[in-house]
Amino acid sequence: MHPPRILLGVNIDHIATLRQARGTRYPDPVQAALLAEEAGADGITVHLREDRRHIQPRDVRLLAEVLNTRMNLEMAVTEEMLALAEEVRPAHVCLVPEKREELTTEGGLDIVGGFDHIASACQRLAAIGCDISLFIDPDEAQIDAAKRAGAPTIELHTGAYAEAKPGSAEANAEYDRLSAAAVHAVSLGLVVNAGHGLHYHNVEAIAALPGVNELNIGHAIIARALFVGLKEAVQEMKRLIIAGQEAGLMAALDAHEHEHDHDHGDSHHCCGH
Ligand SMILES: CC(=O)[C@@H](O)[C@H](O)COP(=O)(O)O
Ligand SMILES: NCC(=O)COP(=O)(O)O
Repeated sequence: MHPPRILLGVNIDHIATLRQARGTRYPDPVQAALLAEEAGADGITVHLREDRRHIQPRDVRLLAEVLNTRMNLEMAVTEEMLALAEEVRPAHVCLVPEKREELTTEGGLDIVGGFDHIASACQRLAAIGCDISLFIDPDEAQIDAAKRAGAPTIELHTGAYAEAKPGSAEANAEYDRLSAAAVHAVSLGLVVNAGHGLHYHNVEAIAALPGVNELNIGHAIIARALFVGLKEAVQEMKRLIIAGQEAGLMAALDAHEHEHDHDHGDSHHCCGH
């Protein structure tokens, strides 16, 4: 049976970055969210940062009212943010680490180190009916801790892979880490999302990872939208995700058949020529 299509969550933070650059009312991320939904986005992701550099509380409140799909609110594990989530009740909350001085999110949440704090935040969010995910590095100990903390979903931080030189040993090692992490998380019954730094040239490989449920992508889509429009930018990304998922499924099938032939002593695939 074909697994469900990988979902695309469109992150609209950087529509708000442009608005905040001049303190204008435009471009409105809420308008962008509705356009992205029309283009086929399966959800809308926003990161309400403590320093309010892009998304504002007003955006979060309005999105909660007008979205036709669902909001994925990325937020730090702070009392202020938990109180806002309790007020707005987003469909999905992704807990992320946050530093004021960072250009963008630098690493995953340290669930092992901050276990009690994070587990209690998960309980508060579950109590208001939020679907919760934890944004983490592809690390087995962090995945195990996410499971123990009661989060049904993790989002694997793809930043290290995205930043490595394509085709380099480092990129290959990061890809293997992501792949092993996805397999491990699925074996624990966790839903596996992924994101950060994904763009039109690296997304297919990530969509080919085993068991991925959703990819959250922002910066590259908004950047591409400047040239081709938001609708086309979202649709192009969706097409690449589907192509990547199909390629991953074909590769898994080939590997399975190869293993099967090997088990039955039929080695014509590898030795017949
Ligand atoms: C948590 C994460 O990886 C990103 O979605 C995050 O939102 C990036 O933050 P900026 O959008 O501020 O770069
Ligand atoms: N969680 C990742 C996300 O929402 C988008 O990150 P990026 O594509 O803007 O790097």
